[in-house]
Amino acid sequence: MVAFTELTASLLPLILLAAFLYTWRRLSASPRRPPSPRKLPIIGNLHQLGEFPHRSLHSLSQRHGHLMLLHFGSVPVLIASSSAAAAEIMKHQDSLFSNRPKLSIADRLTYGSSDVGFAPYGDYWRRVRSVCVLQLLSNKRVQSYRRVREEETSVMIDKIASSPQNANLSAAFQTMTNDVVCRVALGRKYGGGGDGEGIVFGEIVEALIELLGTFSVGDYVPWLGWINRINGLNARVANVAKMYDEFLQRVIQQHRDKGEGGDDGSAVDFVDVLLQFQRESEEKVEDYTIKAVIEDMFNAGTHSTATALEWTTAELIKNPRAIKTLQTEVREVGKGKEEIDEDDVERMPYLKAAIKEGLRLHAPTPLLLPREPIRDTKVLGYDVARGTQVMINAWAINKDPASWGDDAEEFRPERFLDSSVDLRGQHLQFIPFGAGRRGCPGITFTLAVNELALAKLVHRFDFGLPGGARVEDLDMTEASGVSVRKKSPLLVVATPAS
Ligand code: HEM
Repeated sequence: MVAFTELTASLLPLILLAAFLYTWRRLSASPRRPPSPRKLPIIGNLHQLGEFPHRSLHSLSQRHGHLMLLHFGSVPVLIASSSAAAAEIMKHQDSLFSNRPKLSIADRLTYGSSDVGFAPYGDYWRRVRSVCVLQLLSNKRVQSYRRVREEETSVMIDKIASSPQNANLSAAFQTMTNDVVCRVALGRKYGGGGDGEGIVFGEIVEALIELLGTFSVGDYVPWLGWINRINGLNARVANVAKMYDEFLQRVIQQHRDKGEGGDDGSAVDFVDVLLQFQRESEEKVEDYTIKAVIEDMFNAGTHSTATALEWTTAELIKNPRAIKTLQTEVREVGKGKEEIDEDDVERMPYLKAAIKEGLRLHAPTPLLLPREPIRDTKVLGYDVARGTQVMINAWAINKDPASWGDDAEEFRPERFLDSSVDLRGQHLQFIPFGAGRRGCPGITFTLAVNELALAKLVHRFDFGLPGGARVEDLDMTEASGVSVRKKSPLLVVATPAS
């Protein structure tokens, strides 16, 4: 017995050393995760997102840091809220973070993520994105639609002029961007007139966009996935996907029937370009690829373009000094002309600065599109596991006083006049279109539409608010959704400029 006690006593230091080494190795090997707000069982941090996730996440980041790890249900989600964190993800480790998480609704609406926006990072995405960048949205192609933009912006101006006392600019911008994208993508307008197809198509696009912004509980708490069957969400998704598919298949067939685009004197549209790509590609291109890519043009291109124009115009109306400066510039360039054209726009630096400033304060997609690392990595010293969803709070970054100064919240286009900061993803303090490999390929397209539309608007009209309301009281409340619009439509009194 004595011998046993002595043996234990002599081994004790060794046992303690082994226990210490084991604990130390475990601790030093355990990953160093970014700070996390406290989470609840099952839902994690979902309850903290609120109606405006970009705002709630910004508040949380002020307490927990510019890189946080949250949990949406069981899914870890990394939130980046500074330009340094964004640079690490979208610049220094861009290829590693270029995957998109699979989101069930988007997946079903885009033919199993066969579009550009939701396709997983890899060869398929590279192919479709390069068609998009080189064939559909290149400078040259965007230039080729100059007439469409000039005509549709004129139609918009005439419509506003026809009911100047209570003009709904939000609706006018939405119709104009829809009509431009329809003509450019499908070859004609589907705006609700005539054959009834327009009404159907407009409704399908609205429903698609709404569903893409709908939260699917099964993506984050898999065992609750059945809820989507009970609440009818799955059925709605299937129905909209079917309607879109049938509509676009008809459009494709009509294009095939008329032969190669341009042969009958009509302009070449995106469906023509994609059908040509299908004919000439060495690898087989299915019809669903064409339909998915065209769908992106509507999902990604119409609402966001109209929303950007809506916020910029609202900010201008709210800031009499800024709109006066803009009107002076535009009216000087357009002196003696009936209408502004795209050559004139090139001589309007304040106009371009105002559009940037609108996008800075009101990024239409404030949290960009989510990304996912393809393997475990480190970000700013923290461990981030493969499969973590990554959200970049562009809204917070675009108005961070550390980059933009104490007046970061103010609408002041002048800040861009002598600045080299651009919006094409080179400057990570200003990322309304994202950055890196997955950055938005539609920037040139959007700017061409919005610059011309805004120039024509302020050339032609002076603006006031209905009922004599003061412009400084203009309601700037946001609506909830992935693409953040103004909650109330922008209603104005548009007086013809004297
Ligand atoms: C003001 C207008 C627009 C805004 C604010 C906007 C914003 C964005 C953002 C934030 C992303 C995600 C970027 C990222 O993950 O880093 C994106 C992606 C995309 N956008 Fe835009 N966009 C606009 C207009 C357009 C237009 C007009 C088109 C096409 C006609 C378009 C097509 C796309 C596509 C295809 C993607 C997916 C890119 C990829 O995943 O590889 N966008 N856009």
